[in-house]
Amino acid sequence: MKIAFIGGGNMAAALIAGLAGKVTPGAGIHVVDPSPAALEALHARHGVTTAASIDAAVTGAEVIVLAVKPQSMREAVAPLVPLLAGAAHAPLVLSIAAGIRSADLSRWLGGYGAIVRCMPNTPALIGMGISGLVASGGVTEAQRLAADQVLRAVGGTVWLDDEAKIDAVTGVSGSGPAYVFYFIEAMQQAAVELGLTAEQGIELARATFSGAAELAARSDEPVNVLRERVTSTGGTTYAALTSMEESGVKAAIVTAVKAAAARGRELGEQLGRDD
Ligand SMILES: NC(=O)C1=CN([C@@H]2O[C@H](COP(=O)(O)OP(=O)(O)OC[C@H]3O[C@@H](n4cnc5c(N)ncnc54)[C@H](OP(=O)(O)O)[C@@H]3O)[C@@H](O)[C@H]2O)C=CC1
Ligand SMILES: O=C(O)[C@@H]1CCC=N1
Repeated sequence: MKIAFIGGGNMAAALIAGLAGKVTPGAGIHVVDPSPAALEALHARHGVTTAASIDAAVTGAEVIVLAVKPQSMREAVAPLVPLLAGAAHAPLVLSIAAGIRSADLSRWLGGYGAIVRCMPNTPALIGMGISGLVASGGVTEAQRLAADQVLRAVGGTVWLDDEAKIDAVTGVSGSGPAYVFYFIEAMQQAAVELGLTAEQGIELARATFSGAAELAARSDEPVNVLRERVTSTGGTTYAALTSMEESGVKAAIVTAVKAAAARGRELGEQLGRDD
């Protein structure tokens, strides 16, 4: 499978790391980005071909991944319009941008219909991503399978029946790695304030997260049961969880995830409104 990326930044690099040599050889991936340094790094690491602007190699691909910032999308895809109109075959356009609605993207692409909207996350870099996907009406079964194959190379996939739900995926798992890193940072800070070194704190916090996450993934029991098993009444965990409840930590997390989802929806509305 030939895959082209428009945008070679953080998320494209994470996806390419999982795809190169797995779904396609590095040379089967073509990356377009204005930054020579970004292109050189991707070429050196994975053997991808590169270009500073959209060229025929892009529409020669079966899948075109749109991986620019939402605010850059409309301008970035404009050069694709004549190329898609004249393409010998219809490539799948796979957008990973937060917020951008398929209908707006289709309009910016001159009415192009083969669009899958997707929300991956950065653990894709180590093959442990999770992506939500939704297909537009013009997507064939083969294209849907191609999208699934691309995202499965870097983790799991969850297909949605309604595009409005992808903002929820953005709030939970697209932005989610940042919440986990934030929690790890807070645990490390507590460790240091309790007298451990920064190195000891990060080692303990990281291993606790990866161990607990793996236990939750492998266990047949629900996470609340796993949590209760750590928590003896009147014990140390009970003291911590009671403190969290009193501080409204769970409610704050729910509010924060909803804020991310709302920002995704707002971005889509703002950026789709301008024509
Ligand atoms: N980072 C994440 O965790 C996730 C991001 N996403 C989505 O992925 C998309 C990319 O995000 P991210 O990788 O973090 O952003 P980055 O800024 O790291 O990457 C975007 C890249 O696109 C380049 N670019 C800008 N304009 C063009 C253009 N016209 N043609 C080609 N390339 C261009 C930028 O170059 P320059 O910097 O020189 O402008 C930059 O290298 C966003 O839409 C985001 O919503 C989705 C899920 C998770
Ligand atoms: O913060 C952002 O806008 C992007 C989308 C999901 C994760 N990062």
